[in-house]
Amino acid sequence: MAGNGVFAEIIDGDVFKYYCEGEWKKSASGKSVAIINPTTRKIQYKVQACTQEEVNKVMEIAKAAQKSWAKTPLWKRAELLHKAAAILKEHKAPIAECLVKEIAKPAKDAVTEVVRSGDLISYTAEEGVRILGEGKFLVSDSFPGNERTKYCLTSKIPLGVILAIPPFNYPVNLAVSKIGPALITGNSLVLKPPTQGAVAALHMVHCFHLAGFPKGLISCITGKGSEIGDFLTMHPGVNCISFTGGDTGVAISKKAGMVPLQMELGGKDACIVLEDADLDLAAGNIVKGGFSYSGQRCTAVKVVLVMESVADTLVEKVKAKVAKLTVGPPEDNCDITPVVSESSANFIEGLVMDAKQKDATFCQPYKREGNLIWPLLLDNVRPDMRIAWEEPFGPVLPVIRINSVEEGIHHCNASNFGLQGCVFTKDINKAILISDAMETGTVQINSAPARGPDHFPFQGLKDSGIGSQGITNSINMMTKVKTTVINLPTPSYTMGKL
Ligand SMILES: NC(=O)C1=CN([C@@H]2O[C@H](COP(=O)(O)OP(=O)(O)OC[C@H]3O[C@@H](n4cnc5c(N)ncnc54)[C@H](OP(=O)(O)O)[C@@H]3O)[C@@H](O)[C@H]2O)C=CC1
Ligand SMILES: O=C(O)[C@H](O)COP(=O)(O)O
Repeated sequence: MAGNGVFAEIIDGDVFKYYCEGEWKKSASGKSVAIINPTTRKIQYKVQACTQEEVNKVMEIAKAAQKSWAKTPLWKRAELLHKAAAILKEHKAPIAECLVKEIAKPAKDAVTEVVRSGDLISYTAEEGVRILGEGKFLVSDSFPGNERTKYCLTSKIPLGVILAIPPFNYPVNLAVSKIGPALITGNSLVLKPPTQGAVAALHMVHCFHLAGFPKGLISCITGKGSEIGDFLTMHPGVNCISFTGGDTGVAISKKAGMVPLQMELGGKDACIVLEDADLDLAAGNIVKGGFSYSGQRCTAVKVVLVMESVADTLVEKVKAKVAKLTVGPPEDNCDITPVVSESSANFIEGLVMDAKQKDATFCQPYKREGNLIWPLLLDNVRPDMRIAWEEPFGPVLPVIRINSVEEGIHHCNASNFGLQGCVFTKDINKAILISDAMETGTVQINSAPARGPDHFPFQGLKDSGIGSQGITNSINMMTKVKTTVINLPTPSYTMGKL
């Protein structure tokens, strides 16, 4: 159970504590933030509403802790990360339970998220040792006008304090995808978890605590993003921001100071289906891609663009698979579970009503109970409907019928988003041409969009983000190149074998 056993010290009464200076603390605010269970719509947990003074303190401590952490041998940093990964996996059950209660993630997927997170941390430790164990050596005589009098040594150095802000849909995995790279590279880390998902994140942080990381190196500040977010992101103590979420990221990018930003934001991932596609394969991927975790994935298939000649067949196949999706509570491992909040359900409903008014074809009747929305496929969607462009982040999938590949690419590229996309065809040459034409960070050929495996580069174009994630890219992003140049009084050339 949450807050029990080894996790008993992270809770005080019915309010979970925040983490600072290697200790679990109550906020001086005396206030808490309630976390509503999306299924019961009742208060499930409470977390501390941290104050600005507490943010200041955490930043000050993080700065000091980073200095000695950067002097800790790389192999020791890696060893601690491996330890944290093992502890996290050992305690997957209580952490997964929090994910079920806080964000209505189906029980099995919740366990998968924790295990995947442990694997991500271990891989990061190994990758970090390799990447940071190497530097470059340059000599000056390759540039015109220079003799071989300068030896340049380059290495990767930490940035300082990394601020990590993950979203509700992967509060553990998208937190460790920032924490792991930050720590292996010698940075300290301040985490602001999403409010829905904060308790799972606090349990995860306790696993790092149990692993024995130095005091102050990792901190976790809780509170509503709308209240403490600006203070955190604009704090002068922050040296890098790694954010995953929605439009909030665009606002942060405008406000943040001169620090490196890693932004993974929303998407409207298109699935283009050509006449020669394996329609069973496409239908399976459309349902998995569009409806897993009730469509609350940035990489969910969010619009299907299918050639008119195969549209009827494809829609029938997708409909048949949608009919088999189970709908209900996350505890029962249902495919479709309540969406994260009432406001999210209302937003999704708004998109559905707009499509209804404009005569989209409803392949199933629209049904909603509380935050639970039954899976809905909307056929014959046209570009004048909101659902053609907006991200529902829910179990509603629009189908737009197209008459040419160009029409599909045009729709995809007219979006303000550019996260991922996918194309189904048996013609690899066509697939490559389409992939090159799509303005997205990734294109999947004959499979649904996905972030994983976690070491693959993951990035969005346009409003979908800045920079690139994935283990290797995050490690590189959280470092800066440092060079030392040795100047010789006279040119020196190696002769090889004399
Ligand atoms: N490209 C990608 O990798 C991913 C993108 N997303 C996108 O995220 C969205 C859904 O996630 P959601 O959690 O609702 O996204 P939000 O942008 O609402 O929130 C993300 C995080 O930002 C925090 N936050 C809110 N306001 C501020 C602020 N002013 N300053 C700093 N932090 C703030 C939130 O805290 P709090 O919860 O307390 O408000 C949360 O931790 C979708 O658009 C989805 O596409 C989601 C996952 C992955
Ligand atoms: O937030 C998201 O949706 C994730 O970054 C996507 O991850 P996944 O493709 O592995 O589900």
